[in-house]
Amino acid sequence: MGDKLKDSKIIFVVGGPGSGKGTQCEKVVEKYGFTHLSSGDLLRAEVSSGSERGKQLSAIMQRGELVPLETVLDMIKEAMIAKADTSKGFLIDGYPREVRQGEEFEKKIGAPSLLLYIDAKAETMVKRLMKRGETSGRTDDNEETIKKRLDLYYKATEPVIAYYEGRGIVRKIVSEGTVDEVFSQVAAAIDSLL
Ligand SMILES: Nc1nc2c(ncn2[C@@H]2O[C@H](COP(=O)(O)OP(=O)(O)OP(=O)(O)O)[C@@H](O)[C@H]2O)c(=O)[nH]1
Ligand SMILES: O=c1ccn([C@@H]2O[C@H](COP(=O)(O)OP(=O)(O)O)[C@@H](O)[C@H]2O)c(=O)[nH]1
Ligand SMILES: [Mg+2]
Repeated sequence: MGDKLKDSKIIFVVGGPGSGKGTQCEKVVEKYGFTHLSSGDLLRAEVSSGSERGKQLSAIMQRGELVPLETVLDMIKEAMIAKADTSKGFLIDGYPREVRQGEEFEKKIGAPSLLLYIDAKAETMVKRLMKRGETSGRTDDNEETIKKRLDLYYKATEPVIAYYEGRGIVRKIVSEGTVDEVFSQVAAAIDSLL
């Protein structure tokens, strides 16, 4: 079982809040049939379940802070194991958020073969999130929390990109145009891997 996970292709999808990670991952699923696991979505599912743990998570996420590393990693691993038999590969969206999360992931699960770095300007991300906030129902899509998520992204998550750049697996995606323009870059990066 553990070995099965080790043999599967793992792609980290890293970028700021609202950079378009979820949007691009959906398109990758459509074209390549990979399994999409969004750390944020897994956490939001736990919150919706109404569990005691979910209540604690909800408060942290509303503040735009990071939930404890082990919590997210356990959720991702559980979801990966459930799909390990049938999956052609895994898109791990919104993870790692900090270098230590990446290290722990590799210890417990396996090494990524590609990191898609979804890069958009801060101004673009804020604009998209404010727009998404009109309909998303996400309690963290508000001006104050968006600012905190952005700050934390630059402080904690950008170093993740430098860390994996040193290993030569980072492909930078310029996420400023239309969804299809961005996806053509994403597809080229994945094709180079297959
Ligand atoms: N113009 C344009 N809008 C986009 C693009 N990608 C995403 N958006 C919009 O930007 C918003 C945020 O996109 P998501 O895919 O939810 O972003 P994310 O990176 O998953 O964000 P988090 O879930 O907050 O981490 C959505 O409302 C999208 O419709 C793009 O390539 N071009
Ligand atoms: O590995 C993770 C992923 C998400 N989060 C929390 O979940 C929220 C939403 O994450 P998501 O990736 O959906 O959105 P983003 O903050 O990138 O816009 C974050 O602000 C964090 O509070 C976390 O703590 N650890
Ligand atoms: Mg997302």
